[in-house]
Amino acid sequence: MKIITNATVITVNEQNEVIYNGAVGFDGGKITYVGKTPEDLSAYDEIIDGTNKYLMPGLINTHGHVGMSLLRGFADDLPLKQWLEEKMWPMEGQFTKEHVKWGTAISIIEMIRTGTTTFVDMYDHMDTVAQEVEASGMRGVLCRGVIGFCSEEERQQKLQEAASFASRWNGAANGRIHTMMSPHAPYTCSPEYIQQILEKAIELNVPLHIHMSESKAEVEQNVQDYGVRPVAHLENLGVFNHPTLVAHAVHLTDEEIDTLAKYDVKVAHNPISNLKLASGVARVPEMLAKGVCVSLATDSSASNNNLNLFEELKLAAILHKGVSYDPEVVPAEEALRMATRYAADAVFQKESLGSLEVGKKADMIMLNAAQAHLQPANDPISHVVYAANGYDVTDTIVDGHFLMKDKELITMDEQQAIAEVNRVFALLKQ
Ligand SMILES: CSC[C@H]1O[C@@H](n2cnc3c(O)ncnc32)[C@H](O)[C@@H]1O
Ligand SMILES: [Zn+2]
Repeated sequence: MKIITNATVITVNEQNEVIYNGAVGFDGGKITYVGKTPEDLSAYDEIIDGTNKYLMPGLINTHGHVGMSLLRGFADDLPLKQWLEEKMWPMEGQFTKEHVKWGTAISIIEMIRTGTTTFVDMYDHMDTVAQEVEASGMRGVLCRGVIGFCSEEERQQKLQEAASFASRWNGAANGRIHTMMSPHAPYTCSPEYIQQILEKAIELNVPLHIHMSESKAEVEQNVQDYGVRPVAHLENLGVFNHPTLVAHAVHLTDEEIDTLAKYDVKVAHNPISNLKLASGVARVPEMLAKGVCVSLATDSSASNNNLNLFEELKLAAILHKGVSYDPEVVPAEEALRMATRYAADAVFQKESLGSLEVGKKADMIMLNAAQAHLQPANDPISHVVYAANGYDVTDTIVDGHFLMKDKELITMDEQQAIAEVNRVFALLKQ
């Protein structure tokens, strides 16, 4: 049994408790104690001093494409459609397993360093991504993203590959890997194809993950092609009768927000990617007010351009204030829940992730609170959301195992990943 003592514990439990001189005990990957630092520590065989540290749940990044870190800085300052069609897809078409391996490795290193303990990933070469998750000790919710712009034979092959991946890896790595099925978007998959993917998801009992209503142009195209906007389109196809996580959900009407609430559709909000691709600003306060589960995500390093979820945390808390002229929307505690508790719900693991509570998984991070930019030490949640940054994280723990201890990576070789990612990037034709 291990225990972290003398820390400021930000539990993100239902009461939003912060425990000063607090401690968290854990054993076999699960939290066994949360409270004040006990006088008697004799039951514990490892005592970790958390003096001058914030101890909080690891962040959960609910949408991204980790292999795309290989394309960081490759194509900036373009709108979504042009960025995808002219820049991303031609490069991704050349990707081998090796490209995805090293793109994934640098992404995982960045996430461990900046306090993310679970990430959602939709991509190709997913066996490679899953192997990196397994080896690194991270937690992943993974899916083979499927685009239908190809022959019928290839479409069926991709569907089989996605289903095979979802069934082989679900529950792997001591339960650290969960899987989903993923039609990329309503504009890249026909209605028939989306339904076939949905049927597989139902058969395999895994959730569905899809990009939806990201740009105005996408919504207009959907109306032209199918006579309805993407939300009604997916509702009509029966998608929302199944557990679903949608990425973006930027362009929504009031009625569409009601629909998402009615079906308990989970939303991954990607504020930086949406701003950078000039897609717009999601109606987060309205969604939260109607009870939609809104979580936080980075999307990929090709549109963000990093995977530091602390940036989303601060932006989610301030962006919607500015847009609505209302400083009371998305308060700091709510933004923190979007990156933890609500995100656990968004990946259908709210019973085991998202807060520091007895019985939940020991996925947690520590931040160095003894720094000038986090003084005076008056409001830990405010400081984490508005003043801290991802590189204040000193320790990252997943399933009770340290992936970073006192800033030192335990499971990943950063220098090797830096060398290899540059080597394989140079093999691509631009
Ligand atoms: C089929 S694998 C995933 C696929 O998604 C593409 N992608 C990356 N970011 C976005 C985004 O913001 N909207 C839509 N699609 C995106 C990526 O390039 C892969 O091809
Ligand atoms: Zn995406």
